[in-house]
Amino acid sequence: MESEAIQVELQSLEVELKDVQGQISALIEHQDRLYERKSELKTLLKAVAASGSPVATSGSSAIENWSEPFEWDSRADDVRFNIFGISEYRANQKEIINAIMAGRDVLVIMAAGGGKSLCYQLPAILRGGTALVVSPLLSLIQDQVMGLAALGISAYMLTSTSGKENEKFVYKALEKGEDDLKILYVTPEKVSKSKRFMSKLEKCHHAGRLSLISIDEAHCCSQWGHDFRPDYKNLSILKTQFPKVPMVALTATATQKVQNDLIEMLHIPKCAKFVSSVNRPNLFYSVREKSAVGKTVVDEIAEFIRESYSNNESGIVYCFSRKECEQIAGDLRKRGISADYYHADMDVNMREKVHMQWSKNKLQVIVGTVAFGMGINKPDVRFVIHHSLSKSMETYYQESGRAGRDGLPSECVLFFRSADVPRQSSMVFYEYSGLQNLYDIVRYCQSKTKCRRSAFFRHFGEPSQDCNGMCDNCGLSSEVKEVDVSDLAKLVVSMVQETQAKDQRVTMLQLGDKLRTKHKDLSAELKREEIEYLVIKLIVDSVLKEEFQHTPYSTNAYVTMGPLANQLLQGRKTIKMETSSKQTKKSKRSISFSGLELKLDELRKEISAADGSILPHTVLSTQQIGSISSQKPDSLQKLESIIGKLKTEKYGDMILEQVMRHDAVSEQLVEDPTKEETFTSRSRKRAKTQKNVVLVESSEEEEEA
Ligand SMILES: Nc1ncnc2c1ncn2[C@@H]1O[C@H](COP(=O)(O)OP(=O)(O)OP(=O)(O)O)[C@@H](O)[C@H]1O
Ligand SMILES: [Mg+2]
Repeated sequence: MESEAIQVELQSLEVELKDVQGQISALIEHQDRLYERKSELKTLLKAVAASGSPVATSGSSAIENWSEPFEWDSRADDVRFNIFGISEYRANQKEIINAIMAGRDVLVIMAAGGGKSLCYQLPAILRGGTALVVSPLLSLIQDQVMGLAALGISAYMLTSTSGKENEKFVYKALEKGEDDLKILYVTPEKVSKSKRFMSKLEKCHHAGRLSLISIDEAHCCSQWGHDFRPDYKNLSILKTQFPKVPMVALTATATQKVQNDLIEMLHIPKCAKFVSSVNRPNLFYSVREKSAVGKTVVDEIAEFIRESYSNNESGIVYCFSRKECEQIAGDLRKRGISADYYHADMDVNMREKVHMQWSKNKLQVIVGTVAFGMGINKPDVRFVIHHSLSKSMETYYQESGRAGRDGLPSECVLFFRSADVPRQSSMVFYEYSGLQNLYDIVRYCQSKTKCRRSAFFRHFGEPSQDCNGMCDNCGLSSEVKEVDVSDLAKLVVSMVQETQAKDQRVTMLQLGDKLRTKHKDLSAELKREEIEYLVIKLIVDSVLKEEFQHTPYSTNAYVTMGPLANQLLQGRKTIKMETSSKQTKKSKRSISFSGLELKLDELRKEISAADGSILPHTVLSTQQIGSISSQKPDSLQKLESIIGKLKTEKYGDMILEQVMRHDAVSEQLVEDPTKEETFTSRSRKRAKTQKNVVLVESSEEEEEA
């Protein structure tokens, strides 16, 4: 054989080998995903077999029944209703409280707003002594202490900002047990860094007065979680030092891996485990096409808020960068919306001020980066808008989940544009599974048919549940067609191949331009966004691949040949894209106050403003406003049966006055009766009239979960 012929065969072998290697790596990736899913399904199967129900499983011992009657039941009911003003337990709350009361260690996985705080606060009140609560953020701690103080519960905190007097009081209470200290909140640093604190806690324990230890936002312990805090790692000392004190670890989300990690790190191998569904039935999820023109996007956001939330209902707009936050907050203000920004570059006092104004309903919208996160305790956030996509399904679940923590209907809207993908990918590519996680949420955004909810179930390894029309793909009608775009995809991939052959690099933006210049006939038919949409789809499907290069100022994302590129070029792979031929129907899903509800909303804001330290939702929750408005109590006794003793004693006269005054006005007005309907009855009515769309109130729904 001549050397030239050998060279030719060698070269063609090289090409073929590369192709095979590409396929192997795509298959290995696929295999990894299958293994991961397999292990999730096995866990799921065990859970189902153990309990007969996929959710609300009680972990280590299947025989335990935490729903049966216990001696503390009536005391617990009394505190629940008369102090917390909560009329019914939500799913798992009673069982968790019982397990803690029985002295067990407990792991609680319960969706955001599910009501985890009550699970440890109530036993803290019932059990003698002091409960220690570890929580990661100052703002969360402040909110909780303020809320408990408003209920007359003796709660204190020890943080880097607490003054000497406060510290003296707490240490004395821990040591001597003379003063009343029911719940003590600390940051994890106190446990890991303050020897003085630990020695006082030891004394409290020695005297038999450490009633329970609660680790809130426990996912911060795990490196696999989304919010790892190094100081949380040292919390293992608590169980070693106080082995007999019940420990309860709580978090809104934890994959199986994170759950195992938590149990190991906190030393609670025999804990009773309560896992509730990740489903948030009251949230309506949707994805909207994001215009390439920034002004149009802000116009749409402003219109959405004005149309659906004209009564100053609270919302959050998440943005990618700090600069964008400031810009968009300003643009929204120009459009008459009360908005301000929040990001990590701001002075702490400014940030706190903005947060406080929003918490007190004096500011409608916070435009924030992800820095506006875990500390948000506001239960009545009615909408969360993502101006650009999050970096993973998990972070999107967390961020969007800040809506509707009070269980009432709320909306989560994500504005998606392909050009946002490289912006995100050049930030996350160095993270563990960063790109895979990003591509998962891109698939979520690109799909025009799959239930949005099902993506969450899949991500958290939970069996699917009915969406009840509570996402755009399930609830809104639009005709979706699947189109074979393999030929166009081949053109795109060939172009990438040519560029690579010349040892050049191409970004997604340049690729679109090149294609439109080279194939003029196409540019008339195809918009730049459509080509970008296809390029992103090809990346997500492993036909193309992103590669990154650092410059002194930024990291650039380039598009290169992916593992399945040759399969496509050789016609062994087809690419299909979903196109919706009809614009999705607009549907109004907002809830807003009217009549008496508005008056009661004003009243709670007035009380909050007069007090200075109580937040409006602590005075009356939105649900309580709904109940009072529909039942219109005419005596303190009746009011007490709705909101409990404590709130009736504190605010009963003012509330009744509003109810009476409103009644008098309504009698004089011969009005359209629909004007008198309440928030709750409106929600129900909509559920009937809107095809496929069922709006649910959390307490009822969660009982079913
Ligand atoms: N059984 C209940 N009925 C009605 N409202 C409840 C009930 N339990 C809790 N809530 C209310 O639900 C809201 C959310 O509760 P909580 O702050 O405890 O949620 P969480 O599970 O800790 O959420 P997150 O993960 O976001 O911290 C609060 O306003 C709380 O008062
Ligand atoms: Mg919480």
